[in-house]
Amino acid sequence: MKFICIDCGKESSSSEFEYHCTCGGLLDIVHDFQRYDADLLKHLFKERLSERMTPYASGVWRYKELIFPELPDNCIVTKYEGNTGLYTSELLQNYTGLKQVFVKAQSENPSGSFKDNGMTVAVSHGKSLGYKKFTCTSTGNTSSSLAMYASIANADSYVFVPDKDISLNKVLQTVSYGAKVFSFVGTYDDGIQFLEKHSNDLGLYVCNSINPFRIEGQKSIIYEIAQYLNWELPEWIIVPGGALSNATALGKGLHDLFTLGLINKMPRVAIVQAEGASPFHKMVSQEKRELTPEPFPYTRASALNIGNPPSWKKALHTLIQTRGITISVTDEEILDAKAVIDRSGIGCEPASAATIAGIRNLVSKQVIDKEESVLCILTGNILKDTDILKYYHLGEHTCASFKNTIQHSRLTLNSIRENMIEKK
Ligand SMILES: Cc1ncc(COP(=O)(O)O)c(C=O)c1O
Ligand SMILES: N[C@@H](CCOP(=O)(O)O)C(=O)O
Repeated sequence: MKFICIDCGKESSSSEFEYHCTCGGLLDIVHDFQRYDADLLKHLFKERLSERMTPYASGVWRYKELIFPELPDNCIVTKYEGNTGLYTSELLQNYTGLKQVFVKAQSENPSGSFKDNGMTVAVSHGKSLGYKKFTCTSTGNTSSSLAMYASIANADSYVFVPDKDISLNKVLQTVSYGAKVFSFVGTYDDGIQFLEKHSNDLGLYVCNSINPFRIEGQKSIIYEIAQYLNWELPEWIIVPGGALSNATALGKGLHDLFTLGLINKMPRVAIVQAEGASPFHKMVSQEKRELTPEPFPYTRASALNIGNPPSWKKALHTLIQTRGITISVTDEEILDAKAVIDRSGIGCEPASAATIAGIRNLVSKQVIDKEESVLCILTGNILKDTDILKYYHLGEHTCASFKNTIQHSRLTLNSIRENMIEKK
């Protein structure tokens, strides 16, 4: 394994923990895949599907050879993450106008979000270097995931969360797993700058997605999808975009699968941002090659409340190699799409629903053809943000096509039953 700076191209193979080059650019991990044969890999990954209670039972570590081959197995900190469901839904087909739409529910991960795929690798790497203190700044999912893995590793976690516009459930989940949580004035973007400056002095191992080991782990999401679909991917893969780690890992994973000969066609990727926090979409749609940060991002999909996504250059690479596109959607579109996903029985938090909202929009503009096959990655669990559920189902939200209301009454159970019989 070696590290390559995405800005100046400098290579290193340092065993110390680095995520920045001396020039300031982010690092990318590059493996030597020359020694692998596609059929042997397919066989190995299939065999491991029957593993139980070994690290290879994890939907991430099943692909260890493509993620972190050098790591000794006794350093792996796992909760058998991944292995999440892949679904289809008639309701979502009708809502998007597509003939075939798949949903990969990373919301079923142990801490309830796709972050677990990357966090198991970052914390395992930190452990292998002897770190006992881990950190991140977070809108709540990264921190929940970190706190969970740090506790499993018998280590401490120190987490910095913005003091507003984030979901209380996620912060409570983080605290419950045992993290020390610091609430600060500012956004995720301010938190990242703080950690870039001070984590070394504080002896903290940074678990945000500027850490390239997070990206390596998150590649497993597309490996797992490809394996499940017998190494033939749909024509489009759709992800929500915040810090852009998911889009980065998706592009990298697709590149791995293609260069190894595990797939023979690259799908196209669409990255969907929330309108109030869409600096990447603005840059791409204006055909610029430099991102202008948004100092005051705001969206009700709080996981996407990011104005200066650290991985934007890596995500741009994903777009280039997949003939990818970007789009932004309003909070109303996100919440309505979320209601349909919830009603379909799958469920997700708002940020994830940006995907279905984006697909509906792209199909109506005929960018995606109704006949094309599309898969979206649902990133977080329905219970991650119950404030939004209250707002949507009990509040004054008006544009809901799938609004469910709770029937409030002062009736006894028996009279409710009689009413139901009358209406039958
Ligand atoms: C549930 C959820 N969805 C989507 C995102 C956005 O992913 P990314 O930051 O990798 O773009 C995040 C956080 O980043 C998240 O927590
Ligand atoms: N929504 C994220 C923010 C991005 O975090 P990172 O892990 O990609 O740095 C969160 O859950 O904190």
